[in-house]
Amino acid sequence: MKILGHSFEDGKITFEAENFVIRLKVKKIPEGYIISGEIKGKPKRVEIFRTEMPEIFFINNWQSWGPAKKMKRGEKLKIPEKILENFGYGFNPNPHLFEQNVVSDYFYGEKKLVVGFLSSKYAHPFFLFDGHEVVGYLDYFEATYEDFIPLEPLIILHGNLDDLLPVYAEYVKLKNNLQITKRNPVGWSSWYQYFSKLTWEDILKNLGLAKEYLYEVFQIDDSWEIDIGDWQPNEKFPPLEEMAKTIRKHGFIPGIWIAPFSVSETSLLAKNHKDWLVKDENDSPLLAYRNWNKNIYALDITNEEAAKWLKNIFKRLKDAGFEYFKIDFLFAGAIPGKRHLNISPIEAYRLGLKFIREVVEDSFILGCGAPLLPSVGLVDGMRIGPDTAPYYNPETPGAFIPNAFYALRNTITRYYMNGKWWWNDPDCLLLRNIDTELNLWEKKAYAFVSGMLNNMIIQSDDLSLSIERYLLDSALKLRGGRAFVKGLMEEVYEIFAEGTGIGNVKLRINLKKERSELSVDEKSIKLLKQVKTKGDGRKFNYYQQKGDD
Ligand SMILES: OC[C@@]12C[C@@H]1[C@H](O)[C@H](O)[C@@H](O)[C@H]2O
Repeated sequence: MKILGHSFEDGKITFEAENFVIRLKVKKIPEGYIISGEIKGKPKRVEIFRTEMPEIFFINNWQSWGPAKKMKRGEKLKIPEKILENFGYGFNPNPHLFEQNVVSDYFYGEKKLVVGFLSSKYAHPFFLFDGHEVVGYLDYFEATYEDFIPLEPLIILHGNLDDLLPVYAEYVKLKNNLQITKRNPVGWSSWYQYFSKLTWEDILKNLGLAKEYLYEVFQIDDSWEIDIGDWQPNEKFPPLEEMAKTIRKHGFIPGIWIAPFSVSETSLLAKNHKDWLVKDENDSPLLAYRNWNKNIYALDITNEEAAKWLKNIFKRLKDAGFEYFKIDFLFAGAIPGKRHLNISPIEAYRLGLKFIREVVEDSFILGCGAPLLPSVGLVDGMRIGPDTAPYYNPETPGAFIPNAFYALRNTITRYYMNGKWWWNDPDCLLLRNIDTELNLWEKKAYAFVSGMLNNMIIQSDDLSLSIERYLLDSALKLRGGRAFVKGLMEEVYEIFAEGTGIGNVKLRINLKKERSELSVDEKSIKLLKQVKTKGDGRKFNYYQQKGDD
């Protein structure tokens, strides 16, 4: 392993290139090393780390909908061409890299190693697997820094991957001083029943039926708006105030969906404010992605007027009475392109989230389609997988697309972020018995895993249909515990949850073979609570299952 081409023994490394200067400090920690420091100049993409490429490794994609999974040398992520064409930036801020190589964003793992960056405040940290080596980079894109800025620290952890990913997550929490809200919501959302056909009558019908449920939040998803960027109710919906007041009157916290950094080509916003859009090198609006059968551009939050407009949008939603915001397609705010200010796309993205937080104050913010590491400290909940769907199909290629199988797999393979970085949103529970292809095993697996991992529980069904209501109750009873997952690089996951609402539980599950059963282990699996005191006196609690080496 090399850091900037140097061996580790060097406690300090200073490296002067033509356009930038970097100063590093290598610090020994109980599990390995932390490399921190500072950088100035115009670094563009800087190699920080290099080692031999392993045969088997664990990769993580940059945003909510991307996979976190085991891969083998020679394997590529199978993404349908159409999806890649419409969502290039959705896969990676450097889509061309994604097409030819395996990329892991923020961190990667091997059986006995985890290497990861602890923050993404200026640069986009990623690891490129080129078939021979793994190379860790910090990408500052075109940004220039006159003075030294902190480097995104790199951590190198030795041990079992299953034990190290929770430790990595803990170090990220410490490095970013994360304090997450105590509110871990339970609620209802419209999307996975009504999709774009949603009407206000559907909302009224489900509000009337929802009083039988233990929801806190009732969230209107996409389809209420005139256009992406024109955030006014369309003709199918009443004014914002009436929407929020009606939900509140039924006893729920009003929630609403919005794609704040996205601007549709057909919107009045795009027509009237081209100067508020992120541009390409020809000064034309840069295509962020295609969805809703439209070209979608990105809002340039570094344009003062655009920032003021965004703040007013959220002020209007907050003043109308909404207190839960599902902010979606957030990757659009972090795409590389020409902005009014020459800061990195990561800095611009964080600026946009800070503006939203400034206006909505302590309302609950759920990030979705979001770059993960740059969002820590700025959202309360985070979607950590692709969209679920009323079907579960392990055979269809390529994550990113709606499929309950991939959504559930990410729920497990990103479980260690929960309660440390934010509350994980595994996406909605679909518990209806008609208008779905999900069988009972699939509904049960989704409900039990989401509960055991103490995730947000949001249901999306027409409540007038026949519903496996007991699965929602089970998911809620299974919450509240401390989770640990063994086998993150295997076919069978072993999920342990200690101290749930029904005691200690264990689930062995093979997501591809629907024969797993949930066992409540009366012998009360003792998850060994390891308390490690670090060199600087900090204490780390984490759990290993008895008998672990
Ligand atoms: O447009 C609403 C929609 C589909 C887009 C996005 O994929 C998000 O992850 C979903 O939960 C929905 O909100």
